Order: sequence, then structure tokens, then C-alpha cells
Amino acid sequence: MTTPIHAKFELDYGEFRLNVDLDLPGSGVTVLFGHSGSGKTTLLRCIAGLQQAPNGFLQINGEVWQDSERNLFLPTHKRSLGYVFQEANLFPHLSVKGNLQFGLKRTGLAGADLTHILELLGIAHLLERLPDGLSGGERQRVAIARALALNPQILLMDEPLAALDFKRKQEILPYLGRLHRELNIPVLYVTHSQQEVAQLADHLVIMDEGKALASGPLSETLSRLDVPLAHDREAATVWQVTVAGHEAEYHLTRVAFAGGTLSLTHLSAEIGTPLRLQIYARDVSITLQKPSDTSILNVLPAVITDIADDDSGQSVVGLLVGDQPLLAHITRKSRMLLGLRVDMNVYVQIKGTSILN
Ligand SMILES: Nc1ncnc2c1ncn2[C@@H]1O[C@H](COP(=O)(O)OP(=O)(O)OP(=O)(O)O)[C@@H](O)[C@H]1O
Repeated sequence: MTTPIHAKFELDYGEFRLNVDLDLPGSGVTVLFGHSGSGKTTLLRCIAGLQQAPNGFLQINGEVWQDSERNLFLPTHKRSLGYVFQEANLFPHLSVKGNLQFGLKRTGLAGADLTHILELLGIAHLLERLPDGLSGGERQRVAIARALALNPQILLMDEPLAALDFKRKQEILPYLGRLHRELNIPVLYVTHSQQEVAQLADHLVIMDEGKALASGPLSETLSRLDVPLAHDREAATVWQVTVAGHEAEYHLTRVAFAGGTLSLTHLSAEIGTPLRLQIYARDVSITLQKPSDTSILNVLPAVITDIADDDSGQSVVGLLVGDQPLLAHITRKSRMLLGLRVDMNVYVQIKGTSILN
């Protein structure tokens, strides 16, 4: 069976070598995450055909865009893709409308439903403006709309928020989240921001020195102990939950996940609303017995799936709560005193959570 996206590239720059073989989902957001120089942009450029890996194979939704063995290489302009760069690169002499229509006129393609795209990105009121009269966030939203106007089969985004300040990033992130939920095309999104990973990724690829260290669904990949992220001070897991009810008298909201419920500070969201919940590994502690005298509301049964000791005296514990992977950072001393080991049934106390959308 072929996967919706199969990307296999070998490319040698001398100092740097890209060597990946990835099967990726055909919908949702795949984030390519890694340090500067790990090869994220090079991989994206190979997918776009802006860079030709001498040895490569690329298939998108059943269509082969590159097959070096058959000497097949589709040039970029023949690939049905949208590419969004760090800088919006709008034509300064054309209005927003002119910028959006430019690609369509050039290619003669039918294009997408612009009204829907304008609404999704909240830019309908900007159509007559010139790029100079837009904020950085608005410019980037127009650049995304321009990429989508061509009705591409895949959207490639290379650090689209990196040039924006914190406030503008916060302004644009909800649009991206909505866009990705409502459009039925795969998005490959390059970033080195853990926050963007948590907020946007459905699938995560971790790049390191030209290789994919890991590739898989977000929460599974975030909680893999063989990947450096799980050991980071900011290590966290992300759960998809839905609002299950409110306890008005305590100012609390209950959310359900695959395996139980959690209490959060009150949220004004309707029952059934899907949410992304981030749980930092440092906010999770472990007990052997169910504590009866704790102020922490969220105490859940869990099973230990993996343990790794770091040099710093920290132990990283991988757990499953129902079907949900969870990470806990505890001291090695606590790990030893409790006698924690893989397959043990324990309780986790979750001291804090944050909602991402
Ligand atoms: N055309 C090229 N010729 C030679 N080396 C290159 C070329 N393009 C990129 N490289 C090198 O390949 C490596 C990977 O670069 P790439 O831009 O893919 O990394 P990245 O993960 O996207 O980094 P960043 O987050 O800083 O954008 C770097 O060491 C870079 O210097």
C-alpha cells in the first residue's frame, strides 16, 4: 500500500548530507522540526523541486513528481503546490487583490474558492490595499492566501512566522490552526519553535543532521525517550480533548480524553468543543498509591512505558494514561526511592495544563 506522501532523498553538499525516507499523511499539518542547519529547508526545497536531489523519489497522492531511477523530475512550475516563505514577498506595486490574482493569470488554472480563503484568513477587507499598507502579520496572511489561490495539492510553509514579533505570531496562529483544520490538503510546515509544534502539528518529523530522527503522530513522537525533545526543559505532551462539562460553582471545566477526564480552570467553550491541551513534563509527578489527601485535582492511573536517566540527575518517565502518552520529569533520586520500572501501574498527578487553541 502506498502512503499519500512518500519522500526519499539523498543529497550531498560536502559538509552536509540529506538522507531521508519518509511516509507522511495526506492531510493535516506535518511539522518538520529541528535545529538550524538540520536540513528542514533543504528537504522542503527537494519536495518543491527547487533543489534536485540526484537520488530521490517523491510521490504525492499517487502522482510521482520525482523518480531518479526513471530519470523523472517534474519542474517546480508543473508541481501542484503552494510555497510560503519567511518573508511574504508580495509584489509591492500590486494591490492585495492583484497579488492574489497574479498566479492564477500566469498559470491559467481555475484556482480555488477565493471567497472562502479570504474569509479563512480574515483578509477580505484588505483587497484594495498595497502591501506597504499592511502589517507583517497581514502581509503573511496574504502570502498564504496567494499560495492557496492556486488550489494546490500540498502547501509547503518554511518558517512562515519567523520574521514576525511575538504579538503578530499570536495574531496569525489561530488563522493557521483554522486553515489547516478546514482545508483538506496536507501542509508541510518548517519551524524550530516548540510552541508552533505544539499548536499546529498533527504529525511531527524531527530532523537532525540531514536525517529524520523520528516521524509519527504528534503526541507519540513528543513522548519518545530516544528523541532529544523529551529531555528538554520545555518537554511537554499535547492531548486532543473535548469539553465535557462545567462546574460553575468551582469555576472549573471538565474535558474528556481517550482514557478519562481532567479538570481545568473554567473555559467559556461549549460542550463538545475540541481543544489542544499541553502538559509540561515538569508539571507531572508520580505516586505509587492513589493519593487521598492532595490538593491536585487531576490524579489519573497510568502505566510506565519507558524510563531514561539523564546526566543531570533527572529521570524522564514515559507513561500511558488510557491511550494518551504522557511525560514526567522527576529526580533520579525519586525514581529510585519509588522503585519505578517499565510496565508498573502508578498514578500521575498533573499540576498544571495549558490550552493551546
Ligand atoms: N546550496 C547549498 N550548497 C551547499 N550547502 C548548502 C546549500 N544549501 C544548504 N546547505 C547547507 O545544508 C545544511 C542544511 O541547511 P538547511 O537550510 O536545510 O537547514 P535548516 O534546518 O532549514 O536550517 P534553518 O533552521 O537555519 O533554516 C546547512 O549546513 C547549509 O549550510
